[in-house]
Amino acid sequence: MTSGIALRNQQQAAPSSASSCVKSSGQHLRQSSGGVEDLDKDYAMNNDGVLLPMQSMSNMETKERYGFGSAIWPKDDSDAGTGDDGSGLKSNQCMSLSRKIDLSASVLVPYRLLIFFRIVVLGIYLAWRIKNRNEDAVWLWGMSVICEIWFTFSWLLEQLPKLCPVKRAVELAVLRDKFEAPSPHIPLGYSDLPGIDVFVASADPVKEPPLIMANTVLSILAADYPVEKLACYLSDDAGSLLTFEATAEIASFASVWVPFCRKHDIEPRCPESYFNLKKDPYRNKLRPDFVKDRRRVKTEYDEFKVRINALPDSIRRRSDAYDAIEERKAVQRHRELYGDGDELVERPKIQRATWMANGCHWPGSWIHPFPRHAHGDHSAIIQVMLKSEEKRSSSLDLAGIDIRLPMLVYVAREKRPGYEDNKKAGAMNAMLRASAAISAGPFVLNLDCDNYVHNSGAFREGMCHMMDCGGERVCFVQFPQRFHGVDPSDRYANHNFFFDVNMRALDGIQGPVYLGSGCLFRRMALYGFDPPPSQERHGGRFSCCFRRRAPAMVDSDEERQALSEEEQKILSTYPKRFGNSTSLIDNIPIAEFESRPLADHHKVKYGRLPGSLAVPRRPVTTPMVAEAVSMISCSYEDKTQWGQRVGWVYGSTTEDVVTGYRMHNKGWRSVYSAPTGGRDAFRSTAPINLTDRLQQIRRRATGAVEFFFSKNNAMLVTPGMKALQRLAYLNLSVYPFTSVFLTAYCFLPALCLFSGQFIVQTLSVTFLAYILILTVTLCILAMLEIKWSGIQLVEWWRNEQLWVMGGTSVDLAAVFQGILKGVSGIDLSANDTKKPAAAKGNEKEELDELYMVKRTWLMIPPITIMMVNLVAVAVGVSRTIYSSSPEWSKFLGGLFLSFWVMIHLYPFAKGLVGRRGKTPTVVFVWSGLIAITISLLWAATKSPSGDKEIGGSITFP
Ligand SMILES: O=c1ccn([C@@H]2O[C@H](COP(=O)(O)OP(=O)(O)O[C@H]3O[C@H](CO)[C@@H](O)[C@H](O)[C@H]3O)[C@@H](O)[C@H]2O)c(=O)[nH]1
Ligand SMILES: [Mn+2]
Repeated sequence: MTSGIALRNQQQAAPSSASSCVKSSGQHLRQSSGGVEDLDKDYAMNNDGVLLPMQSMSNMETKERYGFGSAIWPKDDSDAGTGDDGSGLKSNQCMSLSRKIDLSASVLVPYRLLIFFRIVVLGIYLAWRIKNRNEDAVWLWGMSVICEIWFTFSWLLEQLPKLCPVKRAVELAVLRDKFEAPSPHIPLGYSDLPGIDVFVASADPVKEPPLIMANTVLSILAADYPVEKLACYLSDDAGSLLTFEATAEIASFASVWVPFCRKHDIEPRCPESYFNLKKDPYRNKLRPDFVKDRRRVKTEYDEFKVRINALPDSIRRRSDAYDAIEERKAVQRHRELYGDGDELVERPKIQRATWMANGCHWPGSWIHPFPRHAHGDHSAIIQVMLKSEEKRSSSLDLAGIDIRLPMLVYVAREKRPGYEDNKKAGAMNAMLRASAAISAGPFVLNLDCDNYVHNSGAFREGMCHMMDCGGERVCFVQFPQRFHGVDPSDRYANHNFFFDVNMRALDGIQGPVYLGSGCLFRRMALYGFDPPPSQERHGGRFSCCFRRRAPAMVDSDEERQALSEEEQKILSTYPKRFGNSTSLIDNIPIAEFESRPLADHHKVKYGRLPGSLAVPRRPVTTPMVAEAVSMISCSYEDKTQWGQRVGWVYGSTTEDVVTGYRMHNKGWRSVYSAPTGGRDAFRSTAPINLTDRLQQIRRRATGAVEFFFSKNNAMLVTPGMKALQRLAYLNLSVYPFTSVFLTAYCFLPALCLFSGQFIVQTLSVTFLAYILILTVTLCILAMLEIKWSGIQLVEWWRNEQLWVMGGTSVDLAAVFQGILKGVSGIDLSANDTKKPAAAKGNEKEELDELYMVKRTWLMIPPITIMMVNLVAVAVGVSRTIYSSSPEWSKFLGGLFLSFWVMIHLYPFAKGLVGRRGKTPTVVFVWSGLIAITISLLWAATKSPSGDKEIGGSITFP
């Protein structure tokens, strides 16, 4: 296996035009150890003194080891053996690792009552509206009633799942005590916590600058979790040498950064955010050498940044130099064959390749694309950059500090034309398989490349929920997505509303939905297994998997034969589901066992014995990596259920919601982990300008519409899912349709003002009373929501505004796009969200971007709405002034509705104009003036002929 892959690598390293000479030089170089410098000497002997650039660039490059893997195989690999031990129970521990915090009844009871009250009022109101037609303007009446019915329906979908919100707290001390305190089962220095594999997805080093990714990975490596239980996988979908070398740089800087964080309790452990903290870094730092260490680490970090940022350049220069050598060699061969000198008719052409520092061809994609070395067409690469518990020396004084580093693995899955790569979901599944062969953590945490660990204790927090009593039925723990670099007024509602209100509410039913990042999974749930049967229910479809004895006992063949027939049958279906990797399949029962909570309480039905995981990690060997490489090939998933019933689900713009939905549908529950007052677990860069934010909303909305039209429609669920959860998922898939009605409704006030009519015939007391009650109840509900969730009023308001802004633009687009895809299969998929180019910290540039507007046709509907409303107001004003019998009530009604539309869309106008352009006020004044002129002209042509008589009495309140 090993040699097979190494061989393949060498073959691929040789482009056909220069294959023979590359092969020989490649082999030659691989024997010499020192890389660039050796090569330099080498060729100084052959061609006299030609290779000048090499010396100058070598000091910019990493001199670190690359680790080992399919890009470079090292020679040495030995080590053996894990022990197995430990059984018995800790006697007195049955303490909870997490608890629910009761929300105060003085908020919840009125909240629920008010919801029911409003439902009743809405019912009566709609009945009244339908009964009392506006005979003067039936079309206005009809339009508004249809919209109002839909709004009621969507409000119900949104509101009902919020009936039982929940808050949680975790007991980190209890976790430490249960899993790490030395005891007869847990030897000193060992931890009984299960392993976590962290997956970081990155797609493109241009859109997602390596420095951002580097910060994310560093924050993971420095997280507070047992080193031997933590592994970080970085998926590079571009297969680019840039990301690869950046990973090597990360591995080397980690030897300084991680021990520094441990020594001085640094928080956050993402270097860029740490060094940009506004508060005094020296507060609460007790160790006398902190100042010195900090200064030193800061210098090293700055150098690290320079190295990372110089990588594109140094790779290019290095590749050019190597290409020059190749060319020279080719010329020389040419000379040898065809004689010397001037009559050299045709200089042999050399394909420009991309070279690693040690003089090998990069097996991934090349700067100058070449067949089998291009974006979307390259081989699989796995490189273990840091072996588990690797120790590297550093310049700090680290006496008494744990300097071991967690495992770090670079993964680039194979990509070939003709194979669908399934974007992020595909990358995640590749990592899920590769990790099964290497570190095989029973838990998996996934992060986008820009989501860094902001609270080093977050992994432990997640584990508290997983290891708690009842935790065996938790499929994932979703952490909130918080942002850094949000503009101070949070204009585009990046903050908190969805997370702190909707997700907390779902947590009280069956659990929050999965949102793509910052989520700790149970590997078994990702593999598509059912949850272990709860107390009441009996025997899930794969429940035998959970009754299986501890994995150590099934190891021998006799034991395997002793498995029941039913179990044998299920085992035989595994290759069809998971593919032909034996290590993945063999790992399933182990992963299941390792993810169990401790059996230290009679309520824990599927527990494991304390101490059974307090063993060293099995060492990573070459065959393990080789198997992992074979598992990330394009064809591995053929005729398996990956992307269907196993792993992240394919075929959706928002793979995340669907993936979580499948799990909830099987009866798993999930947990939302955002302890109040605690640090945010993860943070990321927010799309800070209007256009990017809207694109993000559009992507979600498109996914939602697809979700609605797919076979995963929430109306088709199985009994595994609870009723309110079902409603919540239905809401998540139908909410974009609201945009159609919302847009219509936004034009209503203008239509009213133009026509001099209103949605009701008369502004009767009854109508006003209904409106008043409905508005007031909505406001009180919002207040109560703010109360129980802890968000701020302004966040609620921004969210309302964004609802209208998104609803009239991107959601609308998404509905059409989704329907188009559903009906005709044409896919106009939105692109990936752009990351702020100013890698964290550059405030000025960030602000520039905040006001940057990319004009797209999506902007047209809201602009039209605003313009039409402005003109309509002016028309309404002049009509009322010029009229002999002005209809004030209808005018005021229209004016009020118009005002409602305008204040919701105001940030949109502001975002369009930008602070650096003219101020929005100026624009508003101008548009106002234009509107008034138009309407005066209109009125001048209209008024002499007299007013139309309009029937019906108007009662003015
Ligand atoms: O072919 C691809 C495309 C994307 N990604 C990664 O996927 C992540 C998310 O992509 P991004 O373009 O940043 O999308 P966002 O709109 O920011 O993502 C939101 O929406 C996605 C789709 O629902 C979720 O998966 C994300 O977690 C969520 O943050 C990033 O780390 C990418 O590097 C890949 O690895 N391979
Ligand atoms: Mn993102």
